[in-house]
Amino acid sequence: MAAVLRRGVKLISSGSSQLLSGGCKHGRTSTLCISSSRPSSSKINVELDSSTGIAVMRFQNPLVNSLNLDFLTEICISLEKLELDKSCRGVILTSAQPKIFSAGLDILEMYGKNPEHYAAFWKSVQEIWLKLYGYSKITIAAINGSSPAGGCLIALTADYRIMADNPRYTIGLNETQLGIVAPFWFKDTMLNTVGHRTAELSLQFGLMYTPSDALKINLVDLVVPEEQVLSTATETMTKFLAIPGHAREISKSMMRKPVVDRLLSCRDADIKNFVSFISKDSIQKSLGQYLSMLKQKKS
Ligand SMILES: CCCCC/C=C/C(=O)SCCNC(=O)CCNC(=O)[C@H](O)C(C)(C)COP(=O)(O)OP(=O)(O)OC[C@H]1O[C@@H](n2cnc3c(N)ncnc32)[C@H](O)[C@@H]1OP(=O)(O)O
Repeated sequence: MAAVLRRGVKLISSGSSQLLSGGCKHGRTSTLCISSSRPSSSKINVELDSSTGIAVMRFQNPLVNSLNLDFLTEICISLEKLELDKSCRGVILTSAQPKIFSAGLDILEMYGKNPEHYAAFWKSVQEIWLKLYGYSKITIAAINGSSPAGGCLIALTADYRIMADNPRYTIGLNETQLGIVAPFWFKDTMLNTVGHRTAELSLQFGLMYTPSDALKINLVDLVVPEEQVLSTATETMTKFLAIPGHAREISKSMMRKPVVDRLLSCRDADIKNFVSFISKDSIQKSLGQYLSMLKQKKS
């Protein structure tokens, strides 16, 4: 299979550490040709346009981009590569799955498993948050579908959020609806975005917001027609890129470092806390009921 991308665009596969480049001619157009030996199982697709420095990372973990351990690891590796790549200046996070940005943490990773598994899973959730919230480069979430809980968290880590104007899509930290509790760093990320009172109500009720309501509380920065989400994200990225990089980066770090440091200072305790909480019979029962409810919804 050969993938043909426009000039200057690199296709990066996280699966086997391949960074493919090199040009070839198709008629009069010069394009980048990739004879792909990429693993077809890759759960993300990254295109880096070296002429603009903008990378687009598309989540493609069927059906609903639920964040399981493998997927989280793959996202983390790709983000690390892009952070080290000098030709990359900013990353747009979006979904290749229809109607869903991300369904949040994969509930099956938190249900019916052993403590070692829960610990490894939670470490990877911490890892992605630390990577994204402390990311030196610009990140923009192009939210082209629903984004509950962990999906909302991923979007919240971005420097800017643009959501598709579709009232069927919702976003929010709905953990309490599942009978579980968003940890303090989820809470802090929400708090730093929407403010104390809104975060308090939002977390207690586990509220999910339509795009227009999310805009009202500043959970997202912009709502645009669905087909314009990616182009608007690219335009917005260009505005960010016009700011002197070091000044923007230090400002971002100044706002976020205290929150990042707070988790860094107690990672192991946070993992222990998660494992003990999620292993409780009552919590397992709540998750089991929620999973059954998701299945029943279909029939
Ligand atoms: C104690 C510490 C706290 C930890 C913090 C937790 C954070 C989290 O992220 S918890 C996860 C919260 N996520 C949700 O509540 C989302 C639940 N899902 C939905 O609301 C919907 O599925 C949807 C809006 C994301 C998509 O709706 P729809 O397009 O109608 O698709 P289906 O509901 O039919 O789902 C398809 C398929 O996927 C399964 N599924 C959905 N979400 C998850 C998930 N988060 N984890 C695992 N599996 C999920 C769903 O059960 C269906 O499965 P099948 O029936 O086997 O096809």
